[in-house]
Amino acid sequence: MQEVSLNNCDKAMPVIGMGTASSSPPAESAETVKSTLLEAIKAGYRHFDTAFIYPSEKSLGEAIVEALHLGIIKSRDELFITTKLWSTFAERDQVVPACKLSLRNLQLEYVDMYLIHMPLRISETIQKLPVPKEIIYPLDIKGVWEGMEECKSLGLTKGIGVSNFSCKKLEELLSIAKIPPAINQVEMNPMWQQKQLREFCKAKGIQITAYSPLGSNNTLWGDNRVVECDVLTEIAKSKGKTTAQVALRWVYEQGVNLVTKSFNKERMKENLQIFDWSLCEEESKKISELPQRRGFSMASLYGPHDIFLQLDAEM
Ligand SMILES: NC(=O)C1=CN([C@@H]2O[C@H](COP(=O)(O)OP(=O)(O)OC[C@H]3O[C@@H](n4cnc5c(N)ncnc54)[C@H](OP(=O)(O)O)[C@@H]3O)[C@@H](O)[C@H]2O)C=CC1
Ligand SMILES: O=C[C@H](O)[C@@H](O)[C@@H](O)[C@H](O)C(=O)O
Repeated sequence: MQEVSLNNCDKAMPVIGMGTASSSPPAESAETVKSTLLEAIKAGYRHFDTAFIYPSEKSLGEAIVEALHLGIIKSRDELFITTKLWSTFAERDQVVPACKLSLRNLQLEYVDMYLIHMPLRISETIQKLPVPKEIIYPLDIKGVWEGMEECKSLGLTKGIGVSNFSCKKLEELLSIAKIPPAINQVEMNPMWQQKQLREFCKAKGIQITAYSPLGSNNTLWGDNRVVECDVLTEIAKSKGKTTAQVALRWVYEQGVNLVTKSFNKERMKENLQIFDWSLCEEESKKISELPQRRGFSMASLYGPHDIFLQLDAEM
């Protein structure tokens, strides 16, 4: 598997990661998630993307234990594990304990990448959506990043980064960071190409990880606009590939790495087959001209409060 090197992490990151934020209704049981993730390791996935807020941290930990037990991998070090600081822990003194909590869930001594999940703080556990606006606060970027830097210096994580950060938020972070972020994980796919953010991150040496590279096909928060896009399907037919593969290949050709979720044995294999062929100039041009529409928006998921509208407008 191809890898990308990162600015604050000694370990290279495999270009394709298995996403684990499953919400295809009905939600899978913990046991199913564990056996599916074990299948993914068998299929060749070495990078896994989870988060404290996903129900998958524990199942991923169990799948790793089983993979070691079965000898599918010889050492935990063969895997690249990303998890994320949830917004209820986004305070200076809560970052290290939150990272330790995730490590306990994962049964690991360290993760490879720890990300700030979102640029905001939530003061209470979300009980229902929309979120009451009284529990949402701006992020104390300086304090929280110091906590992230401490996680790295304590060896709890090899690398640190962020997710859902706009150019503006990254500028703010870069102005105070002792260790600049390695990663900004954001939505990116042919229908939401993130040109400006990509240029900014490239100039600053920050690697973009694309989430929802298939537009979150068939999930509660996404739709089929990518996997049923006519332009992509036409290109796919002419190359004997699937529309999903064309979308993933396009993301990869932009110098971006990606996390995509499939809990289906055939599709998880299909999604890895994007390295021995390429898009020609004309195909890339057609894709670059696709009309743009984001899938994930904070305001539509959490509620139309000023802070979410502002964060959406910046992205
Ligand atoms: N940092 C953040 O805020 C966020 C991070 N993420 C991360 O990114 C990961 C990936 O994003 P996600 O939103 O899940 O969406 P993706 O774009 O990866 O799409 C996943 C959906 O597409 C389906 N699918 C997978 N492969 C194919 C294929 N070859 N053809 C057709 N359909 C396919 C899956 O179904 P099936 O399983 O049945 O194959 C699933 O329903 C998440 O799981 C999570 O780890 C996601 C959102 C936000
Ligand atoms: O309440 C929070 C939700 O889990 C949501 O914000 C995240 O799960 C996000 O969509 C992601 O996949 O990272």
